[in-house]
Amino acid sequence: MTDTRTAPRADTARAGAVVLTDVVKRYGRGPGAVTALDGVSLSVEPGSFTCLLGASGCGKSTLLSLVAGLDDISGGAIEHVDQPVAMMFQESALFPWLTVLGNVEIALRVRGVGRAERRRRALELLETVRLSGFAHKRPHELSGGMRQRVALARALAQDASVLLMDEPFGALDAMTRDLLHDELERIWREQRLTVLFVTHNVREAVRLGDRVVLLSSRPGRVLNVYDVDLDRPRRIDSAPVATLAADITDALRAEVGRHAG
Ligand SMILES: Nc1ncnc2c1ncn2[C@@H]1O[C@H](COP(=O)(O)OP(=O)(O)OP(=O)(O)O)[C@@H](O)[C@H]1O
Repeated sequence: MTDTRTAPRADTARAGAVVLTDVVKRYGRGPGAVTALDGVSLSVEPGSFTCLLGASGCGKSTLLSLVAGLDDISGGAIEHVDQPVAMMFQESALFPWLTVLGNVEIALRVRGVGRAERRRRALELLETVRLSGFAHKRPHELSGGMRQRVALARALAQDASVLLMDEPFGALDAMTRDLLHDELERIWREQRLTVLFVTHNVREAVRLGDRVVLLSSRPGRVLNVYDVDLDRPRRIDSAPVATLAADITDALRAEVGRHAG
């Protein structure tokens, strides 16, 4: 296995940029090997919001874990200008024995932030995700949407310029999801984050993304990139979002059908 990732450069103007060139990922060896990604090239601009869509099993989560450096690539290159990256998943994965505040503080503690500064910064982050009044609750006392807000605050505590999100709102009801779209969009803009967001929901991708990247069925390749040139903030149920989402859904259906047949 060759890992040709380039070391991060000290280039603050480009902080948050991620460039994938001909990325290949194979799991296992021999006849049982699975090629999850095959020649994925993608240039992610600093401060942009990119949504990744594709059929189940096309390699979306694999791509995020490679960008996060959680796994090695089998070929090609991934260049980060800035590290580390922060990740957020469908499950909030909060520590149940810690309070909301404690769950955010722990991310700061890992980074070596001192006690007083930890408290100040964690409270500030809870304000950012509009959970100031819940600092001393435990995760089981929160709704699913609130738990995802805590997970977002914890991800932001890592102070990374790149936020990788793997179906973060997939388990939430439509109304809660709508609210979190608004919050995420606000935080993305205020903090000038680069976001890579995996979803199965085409409308969600169009609601949020500057670009929607459609991956082919396994092995994943970039099938098409859609620029979402619609004014923000967008409503997920607006006609322009629905129209573009319908086009992308047609392309996705055609791709899934091509492989099913
Ligand atoms: N650790 C692993 N070992 C072996 N195969 C794996 C591993 N992780 C993923 N795969 C395979 O790689 C392919 C891509 O998986 P991945 O989870 O990245 O797809 P996905 O697009 O995120 O799927 P979904 O939309 O269903 O979440 C799948 O065929 C999966 O079975």
